[in-house]
Amino acid sequence: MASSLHVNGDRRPSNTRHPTAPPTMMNSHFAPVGENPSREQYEHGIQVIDEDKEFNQHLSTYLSIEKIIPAGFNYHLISVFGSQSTGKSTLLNYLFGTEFGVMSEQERRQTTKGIWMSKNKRVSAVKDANSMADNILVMDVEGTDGRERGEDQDFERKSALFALATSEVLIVNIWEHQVGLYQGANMGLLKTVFEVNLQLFIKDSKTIAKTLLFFVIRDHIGTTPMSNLRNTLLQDLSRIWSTLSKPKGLENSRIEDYFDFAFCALPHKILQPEKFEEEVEKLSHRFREGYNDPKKSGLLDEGSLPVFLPQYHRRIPADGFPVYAEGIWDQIVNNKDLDLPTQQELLAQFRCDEISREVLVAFDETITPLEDKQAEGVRLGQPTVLAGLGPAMNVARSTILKDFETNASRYHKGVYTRKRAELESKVDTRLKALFQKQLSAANKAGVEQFSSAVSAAVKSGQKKGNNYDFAHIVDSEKAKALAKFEEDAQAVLVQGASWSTYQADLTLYKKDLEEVSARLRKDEMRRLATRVERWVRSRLGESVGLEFNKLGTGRGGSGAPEHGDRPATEKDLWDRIWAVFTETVESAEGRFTDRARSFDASPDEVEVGLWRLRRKSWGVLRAKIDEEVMEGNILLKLRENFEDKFRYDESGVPRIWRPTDDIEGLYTKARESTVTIIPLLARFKLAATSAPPPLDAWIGSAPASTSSADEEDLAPIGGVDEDEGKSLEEEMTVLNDTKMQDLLVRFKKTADGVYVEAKRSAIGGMTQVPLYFYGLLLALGWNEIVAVLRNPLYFVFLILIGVGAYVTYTLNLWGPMARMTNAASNQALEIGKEKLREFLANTETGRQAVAMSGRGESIGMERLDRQGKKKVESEDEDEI
Ligand SMILES: Nc1nc2c(ncn2[C@@H]2O[C@H](COP(=O)(O)OP(=O)(O)OP(=O)(O)O)[C@@H](O)[C@H]2O)c(=O)[nH]1
Repeated sequence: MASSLHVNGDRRPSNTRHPTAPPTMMNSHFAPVGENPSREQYEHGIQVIDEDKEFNQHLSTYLSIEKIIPAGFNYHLISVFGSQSTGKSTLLNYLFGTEFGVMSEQERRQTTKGIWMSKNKRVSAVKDANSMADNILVMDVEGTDGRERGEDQDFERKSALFALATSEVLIVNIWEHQVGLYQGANMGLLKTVFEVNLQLFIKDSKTIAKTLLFFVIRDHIGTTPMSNLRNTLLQDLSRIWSTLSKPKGLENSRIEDYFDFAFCALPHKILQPEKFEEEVEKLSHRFREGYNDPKKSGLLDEGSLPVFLPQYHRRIPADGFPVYAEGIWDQIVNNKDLDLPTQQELLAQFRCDEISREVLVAFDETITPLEDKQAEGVRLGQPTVLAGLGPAMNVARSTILKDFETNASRYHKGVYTRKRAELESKVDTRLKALFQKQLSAANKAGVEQFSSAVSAAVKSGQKKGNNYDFAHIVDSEKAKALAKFEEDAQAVLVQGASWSTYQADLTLYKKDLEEVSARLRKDEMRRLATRVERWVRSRLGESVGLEFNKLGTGRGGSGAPEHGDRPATEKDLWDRIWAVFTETVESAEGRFTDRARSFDASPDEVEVGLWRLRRKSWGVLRAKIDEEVMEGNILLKLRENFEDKFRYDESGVPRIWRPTDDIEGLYTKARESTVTIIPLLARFKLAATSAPPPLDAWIGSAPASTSSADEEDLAPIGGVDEDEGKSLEEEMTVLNDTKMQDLLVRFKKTADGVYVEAKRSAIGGMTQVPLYFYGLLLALGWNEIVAVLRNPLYFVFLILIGVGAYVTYTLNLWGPMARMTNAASNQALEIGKEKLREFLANTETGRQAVAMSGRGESIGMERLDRQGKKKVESEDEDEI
């Protein structure tokens, strides 16, 4: 194995910049890393710091390739120190299977330049919890006392500081014969190490870790026992420690406070190669496995003690190591005071930010599409309730925080806590926006759903004959809406987020539902009002119509009987209409109030509803009155009224006019009586007061809670809205003067017609055949009657005609016979005409005659047509 690690100087590749080149061949520059850096490129490890003190930016690439980055704290770092060409690289190659460049035996010149790093390549034999093999990093530090650097100890000091700040174990490689010497035993270097360590402690005496100084004594011949060597070294170390000028506060500190010591001796590699390999193998095992079984341990020192104790660990997470190392080196190389806690804090900030960005990528992948969807919904004015939002938010939040914690919690606690809070707040701001938008979408959707569900239920109730309980519908739909909202809200609750509560939103939702309920209730009130108005209209239509119809009987006038049920008088027509109106509306009010209360309408709403009902009802009444007093209608009523008075006597028996009757007197009386109705009809007033009814007072003033929308569809009423409406006087005027005059004239004409008819019928009675005329007819025709009766032939003929007529009558054949006769006569007439045409066609005069007869025929036809039309018209009139 040893021979394979030795690189023959002659066979070494020439000077190259490739990172895999052996250190001897490397110049001060770093080798570029290819597009896809591979393990092979780093077979000799990586030159972390070159001889020109430049830090290698590819350290993190190397650690990634070696899979150290995700190891967290589960890695170890060992550095080796010692004089130049004392077999340090050889030792590391044996111990860890690394391939650091080794000087050939023939040359004695520096091979390791700067600081190299490589991962342990020897696989642990025992894979158990104590196995350290996988993640051991070793640093091969440029040898001290090299002739190449001469008196310049700057690099030596800087590399010592760097190794001390990063490594848990410092292997001090010395030859046995160097023990006891000052320079050869690296006592100068150790003094440097102690000094820089003290420097670090001044800054932070609490958190700085202890370091294990592992002395490996090479070429141990065995004449001097190991214990002597150890004691000598310890004495030397104590002496160096005592000579150090310690900073204030640390004057009494002991070397053991900062360092642990381990010692190990290896036989001569050239003289005792087998023994050397045997011992070095044991030492390797001790490093790789963390400890050695004391029984099996054949090492020359207390080889069973573990090498990597937790207190040695620098507590730099592996993923932050490259940044930390670079920061440390930057400080060292620029001769700044190395303040490890500050460096750790800076590292923590840097890494925490980086980790935040990394974990946010996965978070964004889940959350951004959801945010986009929501934004799209809002943009289109249709915010949508996103399905699966709650679980997505919960998973995204817990994942990001967990990932952050896993990676970042290893860093400086204070920084980590602060950065975690920052990340949490960043994440929560976005989640909260999602949460809020989801709730407001749920609110909107819920309110719409509630509104349409109530409307649908009301509609279906209306279809079933208005058989529904509005309050019940609203209550049950509201309960459903609230349950749905709570369910939606519960589904988006984010575990562990203090802002994730929906009580305020629920309250807002309840308020919104209340508002919608109030609006729906208002609509329902309107519908109720419309229904009640319709009811009022139909009731008023009937009862007011009846009252007006009573006018037509006319027996309430001058000819009214004094006994029995006194018929409605014309004088108190308006009183009765007012009474019927108020009664109807009051009963409608009762219905309205009962129903409105049933769906929780407030007293104010009921009051407004009733006020609207009264106003609208008046409009209905007014329209009905206008309809009744329309020209045709009222004229008919007046005519009926007049005819009633004129054609019937006081007992209600129809009059049969005789020429002797005082038709004129009765006509005048009846007409005058009816004419007095016209001014009565012209104005709505009560008989008792002769004044219009107290409409204003009855309607009452608008309640305080009346909105402009409530008044929108109301026709202005006189006295109530003076600006727009008619005055009360105008409102009560049913017929204006012109109309009255016109009606009077028309009525008189109608009455005149009735009078003329009556007069004609009285005269018509005189045109009847008097009885004596029949006596005269018998006396004058006596002889002919006797002649017929005496002559048997005539008598038999008479009997036959009588029998024939009887049979025809009993068989109901008179009609067909009449039609037959008619048809036969028509036929005969046609034939006659034809014959006449034929006859006349033969002569000139005849043709003229034909032409004339044709005209005559068409004239006759026209006449016939006219008669036919007249007949149809008269039939239509009968139907109406
Ligand atoms: N006598 C003796 N020689 C050794 C031993 N180990 C290595 N060597 C030889 O010492 C020489 C230097 O070995 P390196 O391993 O290159 O020494 P180094 O300390 O790494 O040298 P630099 O890196 O230049 O400081 C080589 O020729 C080795 O063969 C040993 O245990 N005993």
